[in-house]
Order: sequence, then C-alpha cells, then structure tokens
Amino acid sequence: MEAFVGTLVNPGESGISIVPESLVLVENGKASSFSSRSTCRLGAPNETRLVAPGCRNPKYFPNARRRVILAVVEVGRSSELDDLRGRYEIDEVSVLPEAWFLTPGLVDVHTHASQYPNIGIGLDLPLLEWLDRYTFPLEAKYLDLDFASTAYNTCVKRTLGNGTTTACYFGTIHTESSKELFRACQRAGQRAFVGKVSMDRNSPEYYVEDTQSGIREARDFLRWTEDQKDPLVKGIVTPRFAVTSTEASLEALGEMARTFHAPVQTHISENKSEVEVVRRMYPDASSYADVYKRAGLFDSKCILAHGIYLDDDEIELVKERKAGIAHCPRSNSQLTSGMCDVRRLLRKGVPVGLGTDMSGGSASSILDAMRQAWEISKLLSLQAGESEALTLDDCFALATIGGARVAGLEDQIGSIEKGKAFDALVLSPDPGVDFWDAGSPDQLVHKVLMLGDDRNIKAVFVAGRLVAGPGIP
Ligand SMILES: O=c1[nH]c(=O)c2nc[nH]c2[nH]1
Repeated sequence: MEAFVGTLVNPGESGISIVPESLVLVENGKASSFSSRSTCRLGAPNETRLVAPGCRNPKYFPNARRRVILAVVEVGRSSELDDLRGRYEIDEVSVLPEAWFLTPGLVDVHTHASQYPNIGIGLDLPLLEWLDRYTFPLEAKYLDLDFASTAYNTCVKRTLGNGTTTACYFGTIHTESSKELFRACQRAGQRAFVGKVSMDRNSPEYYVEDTQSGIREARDFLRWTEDQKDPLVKGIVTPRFAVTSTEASLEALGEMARTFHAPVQTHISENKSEVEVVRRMYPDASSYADVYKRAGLFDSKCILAHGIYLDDDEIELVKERKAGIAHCPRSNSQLTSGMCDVRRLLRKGVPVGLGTDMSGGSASSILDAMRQAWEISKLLSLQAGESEALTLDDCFALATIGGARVAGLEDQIGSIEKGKAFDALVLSPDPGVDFWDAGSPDQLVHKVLMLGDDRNIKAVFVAGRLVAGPGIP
C-alpha cells in the first residue's frame, strides 16, 4: 500500500473541491481510503514544527495548520509518520511538497493517434477538404508497421506526459497497425480505448476498404483486443462518420458492438457542409443522429465527437440513448467548424467530455482543451448577449469526471474517490507559474490549471502505477 499526503483537488457538484492535508491510501491500484487531516488523525503537530525543512515557501498556504502536517511528514522523521505506517502497513508515503496538489487524471474522449505526425500543420482548410488534402494521405502511411510503431509510441508518450490517463483513440483502417497502437498504450501504461477505423466509401482509392472485408477486419480486430484481456486497454468500434460508411457497414458495426459489448466512437455534426452531405446521402433518415440510431450504433455506449449542429430532437435522442459528446473546442476553431454550445448540451442532460482531436486540433493536452472550452463558452455567451458561461471549474469537471461519464467509466475514474482506480496527477506551480502573495489554495490551483503545461505535471499515475513525470521528490 502507498500513501499520499497533501492537497487533494477533485471536480465537485458546485465547483472544484480542494481539500488540504488529505491522506490518500492506494492499494492494488485503487484509492482505498482517503480523508482530510481532521479525520485521519495523523497526530497533533505543534507550532514549532512549522519551521521544519520542506516548508519551502511559507506564503503559499498561509493557514499554519495546513503547513504543519505537510512539513512534519515531509521531514520523514516524525512519530506521526511511524504511526501511519504502523496502522496501515504502508510501503511508501509520498508527501507533496508545499503548493503541489493531486488531481484526477485527465480524460481525452476523442483523438486521432494516427494524425499525431501532422499536429500543428495543415490547418488552412475546412473539414472535408482538410481530410482529402492532409489527413487521408497521412493515415494511408500506416500500412507501414514501422511508421505506425514510431508514430504511436511517440503519440502515447506525449499524451501521457500531458496528463491524459485515459484516451479514446482513432487509429486507421489498418488492422495490424491498430494493434500497434493498442500495444503502445499497453507498454506505456495508459488506459485507453483503441479503434480500427472503418470507412468503405467516399474515400480516396488508396485509402478505403471493401465493405465486406472491412467488416471482417473490424471484427478480427475487436476479437483480438478482447483476447488480450487487458484490464486497461480495450477495443472500440470506430466507423469514421456517416459520410465515409455505407449503411451495410454501419449496421454490421452496430451489430458487432452489441455482440462484443464494445463501445462505439464516431463523428457527428461537426461542419455545415458535412451535415448537408449526410442529409443528401441519407434522405430517409430524419437527422444525422437518426442515421446512427437506425444502424444500431446507439444500442451500445456511443461517443460522438463534436456535435456542434445537433438540433433539439437529436440532442434528445443522444440523451435518451445514453450517448455522450466529445467536445473538441480547439479543433472546432482551427478547422473553422463552429462553436459547440456545451451549456445547452449539459442543460439538456447530455454527458460531455473533452477531446484534443489531434490533428484537427493542434494540441495534445486536455488542459489546453479545458481552457479552450472555457473561452468558447464565453464567446458564445457574448454572442447570445447572456451573462452566463461555463466556469473554469465546470471545464475542469469536463476534463475529468465529464470525460469519464462519456467513456462509460464514471464508476472507475474521473475523480479520486474511495474504490475508484488511482488515475491521478501531481501538479506543481514550478516551473513558470509565479505565485508569491498569500493567495488562497483555490487561486493557486486555478493558476496552475490555467498556466501550467506538461512541465508542471510531476507525476502521472494510472491504476496506481507511476507512468510519466519525474515523480515526487
Ligand atoms: O476532426 C475530424 N477529424 C477527422 O479525422 C474526421 N473524420 C471525419 N470527421 C472528422 N473530423
């Protein structure tokens, strides 16, 4: 068993919850117990211990009682520490230095690992033209397993370093290279859903599947992922979107998801031209969402990326079928797709999480998506002449528990709670987040969330295992 002592930051119903002096015990990869100082009875440190080494900046948390406990345990010689070890058989106690804090891991509910080599380039065209010019030629390269292996290992390492403890990945149409993506997640220790993309029409001849062999490959891939029996990495049914799938393929994939009890991920209603193309392609469907419903894709847990132009009936359908929306604000702006009104979705009871959507989005960080989500919400409220927008606390919830809900994992991840997996980050204001006045802990937390990057993520844990970052000193 391991123990962590320090400030615990969680998404909460009414904003970010910050509990200083928390004790989190981790057993077999799960948070087994946690409490704040008032109940964990670490002892009764006295004032003199305030000057113990480890209180690096006494201005950070001005409340003396908070500093005491961190300092006392940090010194590592106290009877409180011995007491803790004695009572819980703890192998290791990690005490967060002053001003560091623990948060749940970040959840990226929509990203294309295969597009990672293009990150930051080719953002001068709207969606459908961008796919043809930049994206399909890149994805076609994944026939080459060496290329796939290098790109996927690099991508997974990058997202983990950015604090993404759970990712929902699109691969390409290639079964063998999609297995490489699966293995890259396993090697790195990231929790993930990995999808082999299905597309059997309206695609270039160098990058398209025949309908029947595409269905066969999708089934083989899903069966292979199931055979891996990996507790963290799973397969996911991945029709690219209605534009590039035949109805026969969509129906077969819906059936496959039901048979394998697998989730589904796809795109929906991202761009006005795309919506119009879908309307013309499926004249019998009442809407874009109805195309997926009729194919049976909503019979399983379904992650829908974008959803900017969903109408009220579609939103009702998405809610009723317990699907969720992956909000990808950076990509929505960079491909000039539009602005998704997340508050409207949340108000109507649709689960929403965040996606980086590389490489339509040029960042691999969910912290970045969180800030973008906040800005877009403010712009939308300005445009509508309303005063209410999402708050930073709301956006932090989207990045953690919101994503967990969209992925159907809310009972396992998304917050640091007893019984959930210990998927967690340790964040620090160093380097680069200057904080010198006697501000409150929530100001410090907000600053780090707004200004920090991967250098401020000192430790990334998935199921209790340290998988990225230098660790806690
Ligand atoms: O942002 C996006 N990226 C893609 O690769 C894609 N394919 C269909 N629709 C898409 N949207």
